[in-house]
Amino acid sequence: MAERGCRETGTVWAGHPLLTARLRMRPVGDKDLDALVALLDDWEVVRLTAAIPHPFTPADAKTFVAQQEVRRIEGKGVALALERTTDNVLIGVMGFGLEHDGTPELGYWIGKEFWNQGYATEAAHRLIRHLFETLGFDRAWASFHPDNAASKRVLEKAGLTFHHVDTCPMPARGTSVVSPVFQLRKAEWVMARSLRPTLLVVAAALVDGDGRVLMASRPTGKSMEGLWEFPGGKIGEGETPESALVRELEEELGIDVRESCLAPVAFASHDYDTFHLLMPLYVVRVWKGNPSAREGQELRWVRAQRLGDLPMPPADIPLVAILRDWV
Ligand SMILES: Nc1nc2c([nH]c(=O)n2[C@@H]2O[C@H](COP(=O)(O)OP(=O)(O)OP(=O)(O)O)[C@@H](O)[C@H]2O)c(=O)[nH]1
Repeated sequence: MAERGCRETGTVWAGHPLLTARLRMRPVGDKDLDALVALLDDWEVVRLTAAIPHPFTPADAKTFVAQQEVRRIEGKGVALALERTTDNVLIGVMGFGLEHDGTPELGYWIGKEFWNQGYATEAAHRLIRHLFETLGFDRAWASFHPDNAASKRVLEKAGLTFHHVDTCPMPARGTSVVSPVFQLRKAEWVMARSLRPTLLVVAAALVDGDGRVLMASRPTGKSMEGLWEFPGGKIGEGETPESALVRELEEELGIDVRESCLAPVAFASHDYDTFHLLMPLYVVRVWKGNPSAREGQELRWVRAQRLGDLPMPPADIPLVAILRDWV
């Protein structure tokens, strides 16, 4: 394998959760036992998987979690719980293993009620970035049951392409199957990522006299619905960040803000799957009018110390610590 990223040899986990627009990805643990049984004791979910027993009992869940901990500590692989940020619900598991040939083989399943919502693709994008950028691998691959069209689609959307076919054992089904093997090389991934646009967005932390910050929920039907964000929006052509923010605050909240009342305090620079977000954040303490929700969003005044309790887009999380010091 070529050079590593910032990982110690033998480490498969960097220690902090991986965040996507809607998910938190962290190693499975004992707190997942009940949810694992609830999601996995389902023939439709497991029938095309290789190693998940059916029926799936609490004892199976305990064994699985214990085995995964050993694998992670031994540097052989990791199974990550996919936890939805808005409600901390477990929706599935995705991970990788190095057992086959020392390069990461991806594996995953999603609970049936969470199918067809793009979660697996979202998680796969993030895991692949982790493998290439943080752990320094230069190839990732996956095989899937030839009847598993959904799995194929996820891999394709994550950028993997057909490489060869292989006979894959399915120990839990007592058989083996000739399966397509898809792969992605780091160089291809870097090339595809270089084509994504950088999106310029501007946002405001409105701070009231009690040191509370105004947060807005992303409306139903939009990406990341239900997460709490700073009011603001995209910078239009010919606009400065300041003029765009004054316009957005008028449109979204019906308040009148002077450009001279915008104090730049921080910026977010975050990789989403389809664009890179660059978002300056301004603190605003003076405005005219009462902020009201004009675009179907919910508004909430939140103490700076409590901002971390709200589910937020991953780009916003580093801003919370900065704001705590500022407000
Ligand atoms: N306003 C705002 N946008 C944010 C924050 N954090 C964050 O990731 N974003 C992202 O930045 C983009 C903001 O663009 P926007 O508000 O104009 O667009 P939108 O997705 O609401 O929908 P639209 O394209 O239909 O207007 C969205 O992709 C949004 O998810 C934040 O704190 N405030």
